[in-house]
Amino acid sequence: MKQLGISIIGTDTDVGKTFVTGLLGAMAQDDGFSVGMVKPVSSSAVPFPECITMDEDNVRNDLESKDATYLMQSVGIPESRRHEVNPYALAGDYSPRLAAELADVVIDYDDVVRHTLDVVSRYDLTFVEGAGGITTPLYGDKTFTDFMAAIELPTIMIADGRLGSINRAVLTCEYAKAHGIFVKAIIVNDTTLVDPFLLKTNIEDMERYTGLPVAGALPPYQGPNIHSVRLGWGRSFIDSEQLWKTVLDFR
Ligand SMILES: Nc1ncnc2c1ncn2[C@@H]1O[C@H](COP(=O)(O)OP(=O)(O)OP(=O)(O)O)[C@@H](O)[C@H]1O
Ligand SMILES: C[C@H](N)[C@H](N)CCCCCC(=O)O
Ligand SMILES: [Mg+2]
Repeated sequence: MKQLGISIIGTDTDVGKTFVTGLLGAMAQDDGFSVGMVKPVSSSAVPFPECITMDEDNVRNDLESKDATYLMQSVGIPESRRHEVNPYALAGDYSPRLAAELADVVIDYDDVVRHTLDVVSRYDLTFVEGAGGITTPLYGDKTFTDFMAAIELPTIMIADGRLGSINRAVLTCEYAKAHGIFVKAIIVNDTTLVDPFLLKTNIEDMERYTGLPVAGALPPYQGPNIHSVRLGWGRSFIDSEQLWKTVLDFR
């Protein structure tokens, strides 16, 4: 099988890109794919509980990206491969660009692109999560729009379902298209229990005004933090086989 990748963008920060990416990774693995995960540059990183760890490339890790940890745990990637998943972990609830500037960290943007494509080449299916909304500053003049366009992967957009979500979805989608990012489907992730009528009509209007399918709508997850339970729950809202067909154009 050809090695494939999917990039994950969102209409904003905190819309659930990491939550949904973890779920999609678990589904892909359950469907028989070997799965890679990349969160190339992350802010909001926190100190590791055990001070300093070294990964298998002997890279010193003293900050932990919680997003990377969640993605790794969702598909069973060991701690020794943290650097593969997350080359740059930066402190502070800021854009990665600002977080890097504040920490005097130099991000090798070209290498981040190369690294991501290298990971994509090693697994059947690799998920690549950005940070925040699509134009979040990454480093220097580069934003996640530049990065997502550079890696040229089919893309899933995560949207919330609240009042205002039609506008956020259409703007993000149009901006992505205008910059050469191939958005193939939307997943609505409702973390707030939106009124069912509003949610249904928002989904219909997102499809109507973006021309893209909404491939699933997840309600707030309130179950236990058990992998198999969450996977079963996710499968009742997302048909993964159909999703891979829509996004990856195969079978
Ligand atoms: N369907 C859901 N049910 C319950 N909680 C959710 C759901 N989706 C997301 N969350 C929670 O909402 C918060 C924000 O989600 P998440 O971290 O995935 O957002 P994000 O889009 O990845 O943000 P960032 O831009 O920082 O990467 C997290 O605490 C996550 O666990
Ligand atoms: C820090 C947060 N958790 C995200 N990872 C980064 C969000 C950057 C938002 C930038 C912006 O659009 O204002
Ligand atoms: Mg995230």
